[in-house]
Amino acid sequence: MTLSSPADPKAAKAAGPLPTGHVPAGKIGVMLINLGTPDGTDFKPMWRYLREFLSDPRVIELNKAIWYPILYGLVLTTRPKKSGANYARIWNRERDESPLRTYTRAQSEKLGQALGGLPEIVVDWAMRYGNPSTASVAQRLVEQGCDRILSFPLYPQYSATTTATANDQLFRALMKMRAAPAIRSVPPYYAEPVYIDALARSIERHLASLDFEPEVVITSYHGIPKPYSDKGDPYQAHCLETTRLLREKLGWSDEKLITTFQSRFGAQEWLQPYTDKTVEKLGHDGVKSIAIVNPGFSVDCIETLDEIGREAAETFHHAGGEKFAHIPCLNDSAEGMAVIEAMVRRELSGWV
Ligand SMILES: C=CC1=C(C)c2cc3[nH]c(cc4nc(cc5[nH]c(cc1n2)c(C)c5CCC(=O)O)C(CCC(=O)O)=C4C)c(C)c3C=C
Ligand SMILES: [Fe+2]
Ligand SMILES: [Fe+2]
Repeated sequence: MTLSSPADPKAAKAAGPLPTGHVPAGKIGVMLINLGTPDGTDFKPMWRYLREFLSDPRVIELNKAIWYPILYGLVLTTRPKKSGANYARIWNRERDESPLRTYTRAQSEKLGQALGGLPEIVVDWAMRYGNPSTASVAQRLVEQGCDRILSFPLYPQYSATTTATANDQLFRALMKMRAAPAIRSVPPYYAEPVYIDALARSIERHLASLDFEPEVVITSYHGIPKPYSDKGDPYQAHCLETTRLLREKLGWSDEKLITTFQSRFGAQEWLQPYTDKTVEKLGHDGVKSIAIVNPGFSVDCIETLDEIGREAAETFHHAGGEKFAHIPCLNDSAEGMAVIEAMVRRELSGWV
């Protein structure tokens, strides 16, 4: 076999014109990624959703040989019915979907409008678990000509159980692509002034609409198992910093704005203090009025609307409390969209 050198003019002529190296500029996808949600409240869709969620080794760190018999034999035989009944209470019947999906879509649509002046940008939204799947949305963006994707896991505070697994799933989708896009990921924004300002304004606006001034306001974050935190997940520190900055911004005392962790799952210890126990204790201690805000949830969902809006309210009233308010998440409000838009514009710099 003979190798023809580029210096050989005869061989170069026979090979035809060389490629020019010109590659048309691609589009840029912005992908909002939220946790995920079931497609329906019946047993089957609840089972599918919970199976995908609770099979994620970033979420349940137990050895599969130990966890799977518990998951399939116990959790997936009982929890779909119980959780399905909770989802049914908050279901968006007009669209036949969960609020988490409705709000995430609304955020994506509003972000698309806000970035409308940048023709190379395509905004879309996906779920880590369930639909629209991360893989299908990544594929759709690539098919629309995106050779760069900005991944935006919608969690202000980082946790391996949420932020990291959202990015894992995006890269898993890329593993199946020959021409995979470049990826950037929006970092956690737990201390960003735009986020703290948005929370403070939203809280002030909602408190002004109440007929009472709460004695205590609770910032309640989704918990994680304590061992995850002990092993280095910075989530707890991020939550505490958000509340500290919020307290500073609102000019409130340590006693007025407190931090708790909700939504325990399973038998092991989770981050403390627990929201339900704290709400009960406040009632027993004679506190008559409280408000709860969920800064760690970018949109209202089962954990805020049902666990806080219904369950925590009941717990407080049973413990002797009188006035209870649940402050909505930022959702697709003007304040909430200002946060998302600011983060996206900043992280796109250099690409646009
Ligand atoms: C070990 C289990 C779980 C960990 C760890 C966990 C972390 C975690 N989750 C969120 C945000 C959300 N979780 C939601 C629902 C939900 N979470 C778990 C379990 C763990 N979460 C379950 C089993 C469920 C399903 C509901 C139920 O059966 O009780 C939701 C709401 C989804 C919706 O459709 O409304 C959100 C949002 C965070 C931020 C987090 C760690 C920081
Ligand atoms: Fe959760
Ligand atoms: Fe819950």
